[in-house]
Amino acid sequence: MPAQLSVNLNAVAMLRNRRDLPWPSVTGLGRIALEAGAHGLTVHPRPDQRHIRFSDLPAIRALIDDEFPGAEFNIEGYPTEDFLALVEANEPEQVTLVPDDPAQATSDHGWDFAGNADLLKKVIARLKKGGARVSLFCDPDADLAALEAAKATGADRIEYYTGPYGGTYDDPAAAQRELARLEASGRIAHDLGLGVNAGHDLTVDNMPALAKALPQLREVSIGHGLTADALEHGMAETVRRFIRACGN
Ligand SMILES: CC(=O)[C@@H](O)[C@H](O)COP(=O)(O)O
Ligand SMILES: NCC(=O)COP(=O)(O)O
Repeated sequence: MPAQLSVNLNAVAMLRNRRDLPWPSVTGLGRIALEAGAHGLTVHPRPDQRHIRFSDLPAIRALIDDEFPGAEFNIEGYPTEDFLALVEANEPEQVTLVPDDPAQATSDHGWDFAGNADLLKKVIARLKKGGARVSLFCDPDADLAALEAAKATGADRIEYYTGPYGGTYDDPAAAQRELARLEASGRIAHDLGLGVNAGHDLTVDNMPALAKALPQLREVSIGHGLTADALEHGMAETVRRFIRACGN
């Protein structure tokens, strides 16, 4: 089955935050994305609320519940107590835990699963009690030992960090090397029973080769490249373009 598309609304929120005005509307663009066939919406609220604000989350939850039952809300972030409280208040279908430092400009690496085993096990048990599926941000070259440690935390899925692949847009040989390590790691993750998601710097152009290298891909969450594409094509057409690029 082709990967499902979750539209990350961080970049829309960042544009909105340039003014003390409610546009572009995060929920309005989320509605257009879901109407056009996106499977879900993703947010990565950061502690400084520089793009998604904590107050955006209930409106996104209500949009899905009231107008798109069956769509999924995916909330990403580092599991501080504040983040966990935000998640519990907004009941996402999926939580993606990311090992980000609050000062980080954007996510740039996956978890050290063994080194954070105690934290991850505790947090994942808590989130799963609340009914969420849990995915862990994962380096693209994670090996058997790393993925066994990920599995041992109780996580349902991993999300491959595809930033290094996205960075090879002008270097086809480097892109092939990145795809080869994702392919090798993805096969191991799948054999261990971990669901496979991916995200970071994915585009209409680089998505088809990723989908081929990771046939087990369940979901991609895409924000920056998708929002850039939407400036040119409009959100609805962009969502259709990305859905096709996922192999649909
Ligand atoms: C986990 C991940 O790769 C994305 O959520 C990315 O971190 C988006 O965050 P920013 O929009 O802050 O770059
Ligand atoms: N989980 C990755 C994500 O949501 C989107 O990241 P990006 O497309 O904004 O790089």
